[in-house]
Amino acid sequence: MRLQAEGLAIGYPGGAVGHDLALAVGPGDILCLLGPNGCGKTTLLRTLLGLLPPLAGGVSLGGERLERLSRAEIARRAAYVPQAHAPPFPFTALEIVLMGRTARLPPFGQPGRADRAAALAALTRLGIGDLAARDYSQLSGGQRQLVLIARALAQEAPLIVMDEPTASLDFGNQARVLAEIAALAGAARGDGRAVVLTTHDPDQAFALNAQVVLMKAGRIVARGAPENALTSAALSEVYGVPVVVERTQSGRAVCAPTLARQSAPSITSEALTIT
Ligand SMILES: Nc1ncnc2c1ncn2[C@@H]1O[C@H](COP(=O)(O)OP(=O)(O)OP(=O)(O)O)[C@@H](O)[C@H]1O
Repeated sequence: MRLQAEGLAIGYPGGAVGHDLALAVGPGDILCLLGPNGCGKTTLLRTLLGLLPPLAGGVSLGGERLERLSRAEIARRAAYVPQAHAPPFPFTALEIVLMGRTARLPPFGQPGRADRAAALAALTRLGIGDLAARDYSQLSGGQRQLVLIARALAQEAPLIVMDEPTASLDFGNQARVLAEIAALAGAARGDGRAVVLTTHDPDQAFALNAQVVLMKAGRIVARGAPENALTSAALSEVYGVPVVVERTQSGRAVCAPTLARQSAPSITSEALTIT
């Protein structure tokens, strides 16, 4: 499923958040969106999914303009993993995952045995099958995040859009979810799903060998392979702190801010002397 956006301006009735945005992903591609807090990543994802209307330009999904597609048709083509939140009603984790099957049912259809099996399989695949009967609103932030990822897996859509999918996950679950993303894209076979994700960790773009779109203040400032887009200069400029990009012995790239020591105390000892 190909997702394409051109000349996109994004934002809210109160004002624009981003301009001149263009991107494209297809089967087997992983696109990693990076940029500082508030630069417009979530707003862009929501616009790409038709949850927010573009202020200019357009988005096409599978060759058709988004505004021509019904919500159900968009849901058959694209699954969304939003940042984890607690809903007002006490659904079980399994019920939340079953919601991912809704777009696949006929109008007014109820999920059947196959849908429950698919939902349970998605929970099990993420190592949280034991949470199926638990109240979603009482789960931890990381557990909720995994349930939302399971919902997207159960949806079986060819495009998966994930907003900070690893943000509240522990070290092991971060690695597990990244491996899942790589498997979904099936990069080696080239016949996988298309994945778009946001992250605050540039190392993940290297680990996934993803295409990168680096944003600052609503504009794209670098794009391409991580080696080209995520240079020390680009990361330092965008995040406003000195960043070094180094290779470990195994060849893995690691991006780290340099924690410069404060050069001089701002209050001298004389100033503190009581006279
Ligand atoms: N519903 C809204 N109405 C008006 N402005 C909004 C709304 N949601 C977000 N914004 C503003 O749009 C800008 C971009 O926000 P957005 O959530 O897209 O950033 P982000 O890059 O995803 O940030 P973060 O990394 O902190 O999640 C911010 O200035 C934010 O205050």
